[in-house]
Parts: sequence; C-alpha cells; structure tokens
Amino acid sequence: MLASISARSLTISSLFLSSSSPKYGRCKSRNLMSETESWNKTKARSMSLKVSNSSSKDDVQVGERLYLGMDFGTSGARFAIINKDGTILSEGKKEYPKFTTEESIDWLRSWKVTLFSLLEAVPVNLRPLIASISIDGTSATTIIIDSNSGEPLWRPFLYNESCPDALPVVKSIAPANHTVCSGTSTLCKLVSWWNTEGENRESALLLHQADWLLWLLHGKLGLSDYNNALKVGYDPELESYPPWLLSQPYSQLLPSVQAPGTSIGYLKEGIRTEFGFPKDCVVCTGTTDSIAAFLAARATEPGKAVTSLGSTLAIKLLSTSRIEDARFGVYSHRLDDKWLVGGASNTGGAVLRQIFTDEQLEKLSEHIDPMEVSPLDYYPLQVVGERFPVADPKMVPRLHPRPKSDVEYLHGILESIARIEAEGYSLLKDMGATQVDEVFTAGGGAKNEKWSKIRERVLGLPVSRAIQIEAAYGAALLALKGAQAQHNEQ
Ligand SMILES: Nc1ncnc2c1ncn2[C@@H]1O[C@H](COP(=O)(O)OP(=O)(O)O)[C@@H](O)[C@H]1O
Ligand SMILES: O=C(CO)[C@H](O)[C@H](O)COP(=O)(O)O
Repeated sequence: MLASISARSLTISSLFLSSSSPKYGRCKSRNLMSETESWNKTKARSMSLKVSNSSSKDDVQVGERLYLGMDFGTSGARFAIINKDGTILSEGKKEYPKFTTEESIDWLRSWKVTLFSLLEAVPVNLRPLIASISIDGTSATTIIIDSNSGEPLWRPFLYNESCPDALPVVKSIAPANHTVCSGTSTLCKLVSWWNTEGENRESALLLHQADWLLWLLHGKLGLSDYNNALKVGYDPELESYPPWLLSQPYSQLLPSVQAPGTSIGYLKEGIRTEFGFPKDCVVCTGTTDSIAAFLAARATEPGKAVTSLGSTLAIKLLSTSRIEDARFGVYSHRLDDKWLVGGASNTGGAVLRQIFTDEQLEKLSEHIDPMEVSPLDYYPLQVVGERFPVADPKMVPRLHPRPKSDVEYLHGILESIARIEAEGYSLLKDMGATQVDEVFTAGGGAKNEKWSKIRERVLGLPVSRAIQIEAAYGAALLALKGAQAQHNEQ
C-alpha cells in the first residue's frame, strides 16, 4: 500500500539527496487578523533576530529559485533558505516574544508575530527568488478556531499538555493502545474541548500549530499533513481517518490531510506584496519538528536514527515495520514508503535550561570526562509527567542529590538523559522495529561533543552530529519537494 502511494508522490530521498488538565480560561477572542494585515516593519527591526547570510549576489545564479523552511520549536523559531542543491543561502532564529493575557502566555500572538518577523528577516535580495515556503511545528500542539472567521475559540493546547479527562472516552472508541490513547494526544485535546465547550461546536475547526501558521500565509482553512494529523487519529497508511473516528460527532472539526510538502496554493497577495515575494511563490504543507529534524539529517536507510536534543528528547528511527503502543508512547510516522518509529520524552534541553545557561553548559561540559561513568541516577523532567519511553502522567522529576560540583551534576544529568534515550531505542527494538545501527543528533544539544561521546558510550552505537542540525532545514526540503512536484505537474 505504502509503496504504491509513494510511487505517485515525489519522495524526499528522491530530491538532490541521497509536542495538568488545563483550567480552561476562554482564549480571549482577539482580532488577530488585523495585526497581520497591518504588519509594521519597524516591529521586526526592533526584534532581536539572529540572521546569518551566506548569500551574496554571486552566490545566487541568475534565475535561481530558492526554498524557505521555518521551524517553530518549543523555545523559538528559525528559518533556512536553500537552493535546489540544498546549499543554505540564509538562516536565522528568534526567541518567542512573551505576550501575556490573564497571567498566561498569548502563544498565538507570539507565534504570529514571530512568523512575520522571520519573513522580515529574509534578505530583501533573496525574497523575489523564493519559490515555496513550508513550516514545521511542535507535534500535537492544538488550536481550535472558528471556521468562518479563522479567529481562535480557545487558547492553544501545547504539545506536552495532558488532558486525562478525555482519556476514558478516547480509549473507548480507539483500538487498544492506539497512538491517540495518550493524554497528550491531539484527539484527547479535541475531546476535552468538545466536552467542555458549548456554543461554538458547529463552526469549530481543529488545526495544528504548523497548519495554523501556514494558513496565515495561504489563507485556505482546514488543511494539515499526515505527520501533524497522526496524533488526532489520521491513518497515514490508509490515507484517511478511520471509521471509528469519522463516526464521532466532533469529526466535523478534523482538517483534511495531504502529504507533507504538498503545494496548497499561492502566498496571500497582501503578504506577498508587503514583503516582496514573487507571484508564483507557493505555500506547502508542513510536518512536525522532530520529523523535520529527521529530514534535515538526510538519513535514508532503515536502521539510521535521529535523536532531536531540543527542549525535549525525541527519537526517530527509520524502519521498514510500523509499530505503535500508547502504553509506552511509541508511534510510527510515515516517511514516503517507510516508517519513522519513535516517541518524544519530556526530558531534554528545557530541563538543562532551568538549571544552567547555554554558556554554563558549554563551559562545564569542557571539564566532563565522557568516558567516566556517572554514578548519579536522575530522571530529568521540568514538571510531573512523562510521555516516552514510559507514558506516565504521574512520573515525578528526579534531579537530586545534587553534588557540590556543577561539572559532576551536569555530567549526571547528561548521562541520565542518555540512559533514557538508550531505553527508548531498546524499546523500539523489543517491539520489532528495524535494529538501530547509527544515531545522528539534531537540535541544540547536538553541539555538545562531550554529550555525544557520553551517548555513544551509553548507547553502544556510533553517534554523530547530523549534517544539518536545524529542523528548519528539513522544512526547507519540504518546500523544495512541493515546488518540484508543482513544476513536474505543469
Ligand atoms: N552546549 C549545550 N549542551 C547541551 N544542551 C544545550 C547546549 N546548548 C543549548 N542546549 C540546549 O538546547 C536546547 C535548545 O535546542 P533547540 O533545538 O533550539 O530547542 P527547541 O527547538 O526544542 O526549542 C535548550 O533547551 C538548551 O538546553
Ligand atoms: O516534543 C516535542 C516538542 O518539540 C515534539 O514536537 C513532539 O512531541 C515530537 O512529536 P513527533 O514525534 O510527532 O514529531
């Protein structure tokens, strides 16, 4: 089944290569659209944007087309612009601005402002060459909007937010241990909203973070991709929502689904003229951040894996067999005619950032001997709750006893996270996935060579930094895929 489908669609590997039962404060319905249309250029200039341009006039061939990928991760967003050979012409990143409403962060406003500040950061000389755009976002980050106005009906449910109130209902309709049978699944968030919300059900629509950001650019509501839609129950092998889900009253909220990197339509005229993008610039479906990180690593053989060491720890192993078991937080994403099996733990860089600054991480890591086994046994979590390799919403963080030496403490935390990573790969093997034989690292943690050495020792596998460690590069590959498919169809 998968083979026939992928034969129809351009595959990534055929290119140049070889996310506490929330208290529902109604999301203040803001006129978010006006902010977009009246985007103020000075706002972007005043924002701290780190942009590195490797483009100069002679880098770009006359008539060359470029591809823009944007990654909306946990702590910030990045962009990468590549040409058809995968060369990076420009890249940049920006922390999310923290707008607050009623003591909580207005994430939709933060993401929208960040989206347009990234567009503003695209070098003016490259904008007329951008042929297509794609975006990846955190998985299961769920936004419920009004299908008529596009306005949000609720605050977003973040990727790691759990809605245990919905779990009994979801477990009663889904197959045993299905991917959606986890409190952090998109379906649990949808059911929780549906059971809580009264008057807006008829006009409501569900979008994922990447879908919503892409909608701001193309203007067509209700479109998603089969990576983002996995955790609401979409079956990427059948290429449809299963009957047990379609028969539910809230199935009317579900977005339609296409393959990642599928051209949806042209960039909205108002945005196009505001920023100077070309008339034929298309916007393509996106993916999730850890899938984009896998694409960026350009691993194409079963047995190759990518560990994303971002704010969270997400592992993805390329496998010929599909496995899933919500009891352990294990699920399989589709990648063309193969499966990306894995899961996402709540451990990771965000726990490190709670204790150390990035500069301290760098300095302290210099003094770690990665060949020495740390006797410290932690389970580094920011707050109670774990998704993978154990799906336990009640799991308690363990970061004590803290030794006097910060070097020893950091060593213990890094090694404990490595042990969780190893437990994840071992679980995938026990469940029948292709045996992992090499691990590439993406995300902010990939720059820590000492951590890579610790992980290599703990995993007993070759561990190296991915060719490209930013998920934004993977999103740019999806934009390239979409543009090439569009070109082939013309
Ligand atoms: N030298 C380092 N060693 C280990 N982790 C690091 C280092 N520098 C940054 N990090 C971690 O990288 C994380 C940010 O990675 P990033 O991929 O940007 O995250 P995300 O996209 O999930 O927001 C931070 O949580 C930080 O703790
Ligand atoms: O934890 C996350 C936040 O960065 C990831 O978005 C997410 O959980 C990974 O999920 P997926 O495997 O569906 O990409």
